Amino acid sequence: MYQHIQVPAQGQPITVNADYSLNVPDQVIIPYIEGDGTGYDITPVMLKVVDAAVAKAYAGKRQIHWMEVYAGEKSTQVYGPDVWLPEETLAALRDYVVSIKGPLTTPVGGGIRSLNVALRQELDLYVCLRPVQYFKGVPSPVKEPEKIDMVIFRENSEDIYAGIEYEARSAKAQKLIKFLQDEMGVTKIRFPESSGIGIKPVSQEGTERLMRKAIQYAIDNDKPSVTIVHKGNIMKYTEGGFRDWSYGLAQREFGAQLIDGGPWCKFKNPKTGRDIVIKDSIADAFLQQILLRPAEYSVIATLNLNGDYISDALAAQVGGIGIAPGANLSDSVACFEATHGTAPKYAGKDYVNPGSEILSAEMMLRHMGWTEAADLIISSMEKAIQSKRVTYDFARLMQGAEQVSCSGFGQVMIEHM
Ligand SMILES: NC(=O)C1=CN([C@@H]2O[C@H](COP(=O)(O)OP(=O)(O)OC[C@H]3O[C@@H](n4cnc5c(N)ncnc54)[C@H](OP(=O)(O)O)[C@@H]3O)[C@@H](O)[C@H]2O)C=CC1
Ligand SMILES: O=C(O)CCC(=O)C(=O)O
Ligand SMILES: [Mg+2]
Repeated sequence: MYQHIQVPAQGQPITVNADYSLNVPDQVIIPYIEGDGTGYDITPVMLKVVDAAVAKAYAGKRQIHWMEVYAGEKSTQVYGPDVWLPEETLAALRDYVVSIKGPLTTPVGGGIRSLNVALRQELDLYVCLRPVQYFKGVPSPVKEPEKIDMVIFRENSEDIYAGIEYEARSAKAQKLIKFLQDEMGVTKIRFPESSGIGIKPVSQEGTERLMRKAIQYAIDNDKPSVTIVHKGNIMKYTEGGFRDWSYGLAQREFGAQLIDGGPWCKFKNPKTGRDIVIKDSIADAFLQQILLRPAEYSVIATLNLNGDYISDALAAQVGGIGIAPGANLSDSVACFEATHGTAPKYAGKDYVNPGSEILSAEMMLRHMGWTEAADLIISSMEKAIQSKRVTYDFARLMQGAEQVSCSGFGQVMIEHM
């Protein structure tokens, strides 16, 4: 039924129930995208480590049958020069419900728009979930990295990532600028002749569905607070709207009551009886607070661009984007991926840390309910780091470490299972 995707001879897809719970067969088919650049290095290592963890945890009773699907440069080799994100890739990711991908390259300036963003938008994967936690023994630039335990809920479908943007001096940019000047009374475009121009849509619906997930996560995982991070002092009706709609949802749907007249508010976690505080922070101040007082922040709900910046910054505080995992989620479909990109200078050198994609797979296994295999990945990652046989990014900051390759680190993890 597919043109180029080979469906494995064994295994079945995951299916979704009406309440969005998953039916995960023991012999399951999971699609994966290898990715560009260092995706070529890290994805095969991730597959090997996951297979080893599943084999160890379930002794053959459960198994993943991997199905390669294509995007990025590899897609242009398989489907033809201009096919970067084939329809059948999107169909497979949708039909098989749970998938994992390596990073995909986006050129700066001209050229194709981001395939990563396109994939999130096409499948309406509106939550970008990026947990940031410290692994003992990981070299960190901050004094007390163990105080960092945050989970970022980044809105993944709106904001300037919508790609409504026109090149300076193009007919469309000129037309839009003229409309703004003539019809909207705009006088503050400083250099109209040479301005590129972009539009930032942020909606109440988009904000509320993201905030609902963030609050539910805090309830399910007994977290003390959800912080709304925004730049609403400057962008009043987009980022400010995000803040106000988020507070409104917390009050309307979760019964949060104002603290000292607001805007902070709180409600009792229905599962534990403990308070969950809903608060907000302006993005620039937030970036210094996470360095100085990280223990005060737990679940973070934020817009697309802020979330992009914050997730790399926080990852650095716990040892770098070499071990920063993530997930893109809709109500039913999930596509897991690392926080980092294709690091082109290291591509094909068997050099970089495969940890982010392996930990993204760990999130995937947990999402599937395969917790024993997920736990094995966490414990073997901890033991591998503590054995100090690590990739270059950790080795350059650790005393007495032995530097191993990307595939070598995967092997060290497997030895520790
Ligand atoms: N979801 C996705 O697919 C993403 C794709 N991208 C795309 O990736 C391309 C490259 O982006 P760029 O800005 O260079 O960002 P990258 O995240 O690819 O790399 C930036 C730096 O992060 C470090 N790094 C990245 N990956 C690893 C790893 N696996 N192990 C250890 N360290 C790592 C390296 O640091 P050092 O130099 O110190 O060794 C690297 O130079 C762009 O086209 C961008 O659009 C970017 C982010 C996400
Ligand atoms: O799509 C890209 O190329 C970059 C995406 C990115 O930086 C991210 O998702 O964190
Ligand atoms: Mg990013």
